[in-house]
Amino acid sequence: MTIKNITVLGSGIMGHGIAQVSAMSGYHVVLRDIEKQFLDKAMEKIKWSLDKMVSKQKLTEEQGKEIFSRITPIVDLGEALKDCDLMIEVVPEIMDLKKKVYAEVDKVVPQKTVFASNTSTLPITEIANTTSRPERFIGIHFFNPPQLMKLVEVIPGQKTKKELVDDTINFVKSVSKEPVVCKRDVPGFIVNRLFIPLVHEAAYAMDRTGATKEEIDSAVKFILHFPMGIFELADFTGMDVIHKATVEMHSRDKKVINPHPLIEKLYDEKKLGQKSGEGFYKYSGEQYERINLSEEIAKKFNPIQLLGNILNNAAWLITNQASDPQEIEKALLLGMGLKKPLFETAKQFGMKNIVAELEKLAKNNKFYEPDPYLVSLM
Ligand SMILES: CC(=O)CC(=O)SCCNC(=O)CCNC(=O)[C@H](O)C(C)(C)COP(=O)(O)OP(=O)(O)OC[C@H]1O[C@@H](n2cnc3c(N)ncnc32)[C@H](O)[C@@H]1OP(=O)(O)O
Ligand SMILES: NC(=O)C1=CN([C@@H]2O[C@H](COP(=O)(O)OP(=O)(O)OC[C@H]3O[C@@H](n4cnc5c(N)ncnc54)[C@H](OP(=O)(O)O)[C@@H]3O)[C@@H](O)[C@H]2O)C=CC1
Repeated sequence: MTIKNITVLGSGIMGHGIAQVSAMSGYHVVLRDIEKQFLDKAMEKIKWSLDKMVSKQKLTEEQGKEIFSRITPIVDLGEALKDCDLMIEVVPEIMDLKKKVYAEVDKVVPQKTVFASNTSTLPITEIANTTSRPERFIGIHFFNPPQLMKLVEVIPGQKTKKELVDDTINFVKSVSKEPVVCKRDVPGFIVNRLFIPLVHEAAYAMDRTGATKEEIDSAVKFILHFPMGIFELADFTGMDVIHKATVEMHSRDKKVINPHPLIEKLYDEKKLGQKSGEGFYKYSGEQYERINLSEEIAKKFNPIQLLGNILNNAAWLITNQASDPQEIEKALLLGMGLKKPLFETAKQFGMKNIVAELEKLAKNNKFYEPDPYLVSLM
């Protein structure tokens, strides 16, 4: 695959960032959305991000302008795809919508175009099979914010050609990211299999312990060494993405936790997080905003059960996705920016203590039963 021209379909949280990252590596990018107002907003966000990089001397002003000029916003689908080598689809996480978009694309897309989806959790094979080219279809999963996160998961579908997997790895490297190839197309791939359930686990932990969201978030940040609290990260991701991804994953695999009612409520009330001004927390604007968390209040919540749940899901991945532990570690460090390897944190807590906590939870709910792989590490 020779890539010069990339079309990004969808200009929201992820689409604008993927367009920017591609343009920063010299590709010509068309950014497509269904209305001009969304494209205007996306181009504003790209400008904000490039200005930030200029102010930090990661780019010169001239480079910033040049990158911006390589991105062309277009609403008309045929026009947007006219000379496209690689199409990256970044529309909302709704299977029917994605299929509808691919059906429209198939009517106007050139024969040479390769299809890639940035889906968080949906099966690549199922989407690919609805298109004209399942053998030239692949998952390319960036992390939020794509401008800063180093990881990209590469997910081949059942019919994806081997050469396309190699070409995709090269493409990911060409945009200065680190690829991890998911061996099986399981719900949530690698990182989301750990991250999405954790948001619900944290909400269930509030119910069980009476801890506040600030206490849990501070513990996640200062004791488990995540760069953001877990509720803060859910707000940053968007409650629509969290909710839809969980429902999709849970419907395909009952080992994924039941969605927590609070997350369903926030979603129903359109409290989607940072992008709508309120989620778990309130925000003053749409631009990047952080929550004040403190080492002091972190001491009020012991995150051992949360840690146990991430490890239990990691163990599931090792068995069912055929991931090896180093790959999972790499995915967490580069995809979620962990400041310290999770398995090192686990050693400090002690695997025996962690398994004992899961067994305690499992007395009331079999869902928490420790995975045999985890037990074997004791
Ligand atoms: C749902 C899915 O399918 C998959 C997913 O995406 S799962 C979620 C994956 N992502 C994560 O887990 C994100 C976790 N968070 C992080 O890694 C880090 O908090 C972060 C990289 C976002 C920020 O880094 P940080 O060390 O915490 O520092 P912070 O001070 O907040 O930000 C660093 C700077 O980057 C800037 N920045 C933020 N977003 C930016 C962007 N898009 N472009 C350019 N600069 C940006 C900030 O404004 C800040 O600048 P100042 O220093 O001038 O204030
Ligand atoms: N948010 C995150 O942290 C991450 C999300 N993802 C995945 O990326 C995808 C997009 O998520 P995200 O960026 O958060 O979502 P957003 O809602 O922020 O963006 C989606 C954009 O696509 C637009 N859109 C809807 N239909 C079409 C269409 N037919 N053609 C082109 N654009 C369309 C939407 O417009 P409108 O607003 O009108 O609907 C919106 O602007 C999802 O699959 C998600 O799971 C992956 C990694 C991280």
